[in-house]
Amino acid sequence: MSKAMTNNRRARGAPMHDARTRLKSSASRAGSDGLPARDVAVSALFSVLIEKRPFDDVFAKATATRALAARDRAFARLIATTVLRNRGSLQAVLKTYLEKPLPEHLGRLEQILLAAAAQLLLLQTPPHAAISLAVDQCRADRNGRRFGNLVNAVLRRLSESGSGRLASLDNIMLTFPDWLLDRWSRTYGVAEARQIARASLSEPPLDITVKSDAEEWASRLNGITLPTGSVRCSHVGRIEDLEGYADGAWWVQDAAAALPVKLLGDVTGLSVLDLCAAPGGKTAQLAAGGARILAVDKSAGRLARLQENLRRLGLSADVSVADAQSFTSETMFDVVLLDAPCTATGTIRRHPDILYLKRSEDIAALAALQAKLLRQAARLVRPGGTLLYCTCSLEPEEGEHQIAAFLTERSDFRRQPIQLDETVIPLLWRTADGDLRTLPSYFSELPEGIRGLDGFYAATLVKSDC
Ligand SMILES: C[S@@+](CC[C@H](N)C(=O)[O-])C[C@H]1O[C@@H](n2cnc3c(N)ncnc32)[C@H](O)[C@@H]1O
Repeated sequence: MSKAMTNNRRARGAPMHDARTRLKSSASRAGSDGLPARDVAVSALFSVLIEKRPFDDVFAKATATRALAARDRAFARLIATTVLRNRGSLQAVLKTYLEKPLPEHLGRLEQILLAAAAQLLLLQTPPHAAISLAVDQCRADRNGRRFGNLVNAVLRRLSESGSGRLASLDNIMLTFPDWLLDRWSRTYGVAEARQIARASLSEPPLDITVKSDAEEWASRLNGITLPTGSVRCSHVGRIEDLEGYADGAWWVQDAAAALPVKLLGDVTGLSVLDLCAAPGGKTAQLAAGGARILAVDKSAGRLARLQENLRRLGLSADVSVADAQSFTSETMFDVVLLDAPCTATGTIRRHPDILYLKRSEDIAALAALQAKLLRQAARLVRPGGTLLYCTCSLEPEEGEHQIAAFLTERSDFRRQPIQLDETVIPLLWRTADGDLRTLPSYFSELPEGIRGLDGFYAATLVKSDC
């Protein structure tokens, strides 16, 4: 652990789990005031698990239609993400209390049971609140109405003896899709694959990138400074309420996501084309570093968010809504950053819905798109300029293999191995070729609750001068 980490933790002394504990207990009340949060959690779960829609989208829609207090919104999110991270074992425990399987196509009934089981067995919600509200939800549901008594009986028994049954189960094996565990076992070895999966199922801390003075912000936000320069806190609640947010002193960005831009070193005065830029974490890093940026994304909505973010931060970039596959420009750029669309299997900690939404077939389709985007990006790098490629996928087809194939095809590019000091990017985080490869199982030496980082791959390629 770095000196900075130790100092901040010792200086502040406060347990980093306090906020989460307060959230759990505050949202544990019975009575109808606890119902809207549970309803939002259940409908978000239904949308992800049954309709296969992305969690962030459905959760934003579900909360926009109800006037939920910030605390209730946070509790709804906690219930839903806890289910997504433990669905296999929660299902298995529930099954042991059901004499026969529930009939299929019962609308939200299974999600109501899963959400209640998560509250009872993992979130320490008092049984009377979790059970009575689940029964209310069931009775209010057209398909679930006739199962109210069954739900009541199952949840009562589960609250008495479910913890032991849950503890005896292998949540990784039950919750992770086989295809993904098998892939990771082949790529990283069986033991590392399990560590990655374990880390991917735990709730991540809040990582932020500060414009300046990381130590000072770590101290103010009761966090730590990581050796990579990011500040890490275990905050739960509205990010917008944290000191420095409104003033634009920092932005939310996983510690691993902040690394690719750091590989570029000093970017002062450089012209940078940021393809696939939204929501703009890396654009903000480049702008804060003094680069002149053109940020391109095919999603107008996401680009509007990027602009909002930059405005808050007092940073600027030109923007263009365009498909990067066909984007052209009259001028070439000192740096082209391609943060390509990918399966995002390195970010399951932050997006547990990936477990249910991604399929193995997606990898080949995305790898083909990435290859096209890389070719287009390469055209826009000036002679002697730099192409920075990255993805938040753990799959080599979207990282190492992609760059190996590109370099075989393009003799006018050469790899620039990581130049940063080992104290910032340890040797373990580098491939044999000198590219960046982080795994969610890294930073395991940190205290529980603030371990891990997203899985990222990044390579820096330099175009020849002539
Ligand atoms: C991994 S995210 C980028 C994250 C961003 N670089 C950051 O640091 O905040 C991928 C982005 O690529 C965009 N995208 C996907 N396909 C694209 C394409 N063909 N052309 C341009 N943008 C694309 C998506 O809209 C999404 O915003």
